[in-house]
Amino acid sequence: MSRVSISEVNGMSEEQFQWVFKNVIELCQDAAEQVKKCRPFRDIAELCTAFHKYLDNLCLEEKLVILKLHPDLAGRLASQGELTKESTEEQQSAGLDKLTLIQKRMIDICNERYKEKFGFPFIICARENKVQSIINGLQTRYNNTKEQEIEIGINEVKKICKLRILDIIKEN
Ligand SMILES: NC(=O)N[C@H]1NC(=O)NC1=O
Repeated sequence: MSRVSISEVNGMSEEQFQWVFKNVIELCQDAAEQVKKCRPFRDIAELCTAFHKYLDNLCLEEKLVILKLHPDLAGRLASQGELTKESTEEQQSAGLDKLTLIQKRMIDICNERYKEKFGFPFIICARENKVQSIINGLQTRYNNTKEQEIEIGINEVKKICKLRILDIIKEN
């Protein structure tokens, strides 16, 4: 899809807007449904802020739902080629499609241990990381409290969301 300008975003029909932004938060179409009502946007920053505010305004239970919508990094869906297009590209950009057997095993074990403790998957903005920083994150963040990890996880979702929006919109 070629990139669109912010004025084109403002002029989209509701259906177009929902279709274009349906996955800027992984598998959460409700975000686009709510954010479309905040138009017009002056620039990309305002549009990003609207999606970020959507996340901030969710209650704790709803934040947990958002976190749980994310696929594991280098997990089963990735091996089966069943990730969303966005997630596939992000995981590739971090090098998660080229893991050594030892790295894969390490990530699998850490992902399972993390999910067992917190009840949702470990989330990190893959495009801002490489394999080693992801493994480090999996190990250090495991020591956090659930409250800390919900906050960090939602912040990572915001970073992922912003980069996905930048892929859609052209700067003037
Ligand atoms: N688990 C997890 O972090 N998943 C995500 N991270 C990212 O950059 N894209 C995703 O799908």
